[in-house]
Amino acid sequence: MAQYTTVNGSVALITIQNPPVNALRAAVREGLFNAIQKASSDPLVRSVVLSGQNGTFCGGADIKEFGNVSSMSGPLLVEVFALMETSMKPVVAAIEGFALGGGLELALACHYRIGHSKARVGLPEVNLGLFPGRQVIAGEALKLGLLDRVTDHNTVDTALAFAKSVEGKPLDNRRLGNRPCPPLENMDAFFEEAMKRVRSRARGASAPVVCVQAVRGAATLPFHKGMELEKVLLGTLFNSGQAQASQYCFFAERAGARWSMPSGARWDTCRALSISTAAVIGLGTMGRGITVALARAGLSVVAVETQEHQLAEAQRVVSHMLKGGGQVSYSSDLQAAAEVDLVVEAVFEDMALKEKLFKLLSSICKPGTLLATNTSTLDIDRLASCTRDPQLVVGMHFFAPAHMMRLLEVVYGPRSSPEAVATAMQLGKRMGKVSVAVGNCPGFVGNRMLKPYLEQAYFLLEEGATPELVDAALEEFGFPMGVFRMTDLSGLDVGWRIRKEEGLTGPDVPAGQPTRSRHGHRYSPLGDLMCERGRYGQKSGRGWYLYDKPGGRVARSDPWLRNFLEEYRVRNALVARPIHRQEVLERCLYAIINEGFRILDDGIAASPQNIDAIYVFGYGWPKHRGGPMFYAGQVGLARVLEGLERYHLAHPDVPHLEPSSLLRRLVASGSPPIHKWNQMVKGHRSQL
Ligand SMILES: CC(C)(COP(=O)(O)OP(=O)(O)OC[C@H]1O[C@@H](n2cnc3c(N)ncnc32)[C@H](O)[C@@H]1OP(=O)(O)O)[C@@H](O)C(=O)NCCC(=O)NCCSC(=O)/C=C/CCCCCCCCCCCCC(=O)O
Repeated sequence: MAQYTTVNGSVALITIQNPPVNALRAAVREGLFNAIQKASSDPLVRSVVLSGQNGTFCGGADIKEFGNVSSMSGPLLVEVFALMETSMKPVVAAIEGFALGGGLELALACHYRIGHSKARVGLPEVNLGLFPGRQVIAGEALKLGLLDRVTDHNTVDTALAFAKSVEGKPLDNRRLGNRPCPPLENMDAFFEEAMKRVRSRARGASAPVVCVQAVRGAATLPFHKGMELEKVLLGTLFNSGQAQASQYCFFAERAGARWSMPSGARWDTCRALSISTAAVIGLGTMGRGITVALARAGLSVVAVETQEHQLAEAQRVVSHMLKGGGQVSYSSDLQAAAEVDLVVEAVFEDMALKEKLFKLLSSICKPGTLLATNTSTLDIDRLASCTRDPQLVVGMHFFAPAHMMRLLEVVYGPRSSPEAVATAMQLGKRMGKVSVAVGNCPGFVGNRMLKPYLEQAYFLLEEGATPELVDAALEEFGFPMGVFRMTDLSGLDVGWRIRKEEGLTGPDVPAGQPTRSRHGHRYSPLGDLMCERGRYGQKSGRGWYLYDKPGGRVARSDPWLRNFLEEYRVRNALVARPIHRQEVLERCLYAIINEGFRILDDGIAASPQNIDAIYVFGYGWPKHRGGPMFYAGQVGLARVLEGLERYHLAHPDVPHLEPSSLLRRLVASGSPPIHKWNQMVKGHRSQL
């Protein structure tokens, strides 16, 4: 756990050994404590170097231990830090790879810090619902005073030589606790301003706000008082559900990599195909972003667009985004895809068009090319059936902007081969995405759950709410944007096209169909009516809100919309009633959660963690709320069930509010913790 050797006669070299990231679990803390004591008491030792095994200094406290703080054993981290800081022999940290969180604190407890030029240091615990903040690379850390020296050579050797050179030198001014915090003019005003900014960006997350309080304490109080305050604040955060939610997200983000398919194929038994060249077909917003993402991942990409003016514009935009990096060529001819290893289709969301394209690609591309579609809702299997090799067809559902959004839904159809899935998953990793493998059904996981969410938002408008009221409730909950601001941004016409494709609106709706009902279920035509009036959202300068111009970003309330809603209600004999924030939250969020349970039961998602990763990394669900399924557990499954039952009773024509059978079974079996939910899922995964 902490290897101890003596080097150059007088230097004790302590190496942390806890792969993969040298996290500071109990045995490591104990090992470090004992090693420092040993170095202190050995008369031959005059200095100490602290390093980490395998080119990695330390990834911080062991997050797995946070789940059960009461049973934590071994010395506390602060006890290890104090022992190092008060050592009478100089302790030098040799930082390679990263020193993060408690790992950086460990380095700060040393008297000197030498970092490799590529090392990253930082305190990212805010992402785990604890304070403090961002990571910096060695050069910046040197400027900030976090490191004393940066090297391009062997860091441990440099630190060993350095330790030798400082043996016997006074240490008092090297101890962090002795170093004064430089006073700031207008300290109070500075912290008040900082707090204001952090609060407005935190969207309900406590950690960033508490972090400012702790830094204020550190800057204004004597060292030991600052430490006491930090301990109290840390305790508050630890006991808040937010820290648990954020830590859960840390592991959910990584859980997708261990994917499995209903056939039993798994991440650790399937080999990915080798991919070095790709074609992206269709260079609208999505296609351009996908081209950038693939090129940045090191693939040689040919970007294909049959419309010449669109191709020229895409070339300009993509080159600008790549800033000269990346290997991209452009073509208006589909034949350019003949020799590539992978094709990602990103044309319009139109089944007939995609089917035609897949047929063509299947005849053009060399045998063995993986054909991926970026469809957000359409049937992967139908596309696969147009091709020569249906086993080589998968969905790669990117999220806009595709080069920035972390999420990638990898969709397998009943005929997709495990190798095809492994290849798409590995590509996701190369692009730095959080990739989640999911089954094939309309909307897959993310958009299937979005449907009942949007539906509830529209119904709430019919019943008396305004877009402002609904959005305020959701933004207060922590979403970066409420549902109406979000649809204005993504474009109301996207959903309109899908509803037309589904025969819910447009010429395919049979004559005499009631306005607010489809197949015997409640339906809101509000989104269709908006589109029929050219209100597509930001792109047309008006949607649920008003913008100063087409493409404008600043949303203003629109008096036209208020009149439109009033007239709509009168026309449909609806009486507006006051709607409370709580009802908005419960109906919108419980509808998402309920669909999540159905998706689990259908085997479309392999675990609640996968669903939560999709919502946090693709749909803006606040990380400090842990994702919809985790949130359901925090609210209490019985309470979610009771809420759904109540709303379904009030709206019996809304099937999405009818509690899912899995939720009922879980409540009936005593609401087990989230990691046990899979045991209650139906035996096998169904496929469309
Ligand atoms: C950059 C990384 C380190 C590495 O990235 P990469 O190489 O891509 O690898 P990954 O896939 O991410 O990770 C590999 C596997 O390692 C696991 N992992 C990573 N980091 C940790 C960790 N810190 N602990 C445990 N496990 C870790 C990861 O899950 C992967 O395994 P698997 O695939 O999931 O199986 C990158 O991993 C990274 O960024 N890691 C996180 C870095 C980080 O955030 N560090 C900070 C940790 S928090 C910390 O250090 C806090 C310190 C101070 C507080 C200490 C508090 C102690 C408890 C006191 C309790 C007081 C409560 C009082 C209550 C009361 O009073 O009532």
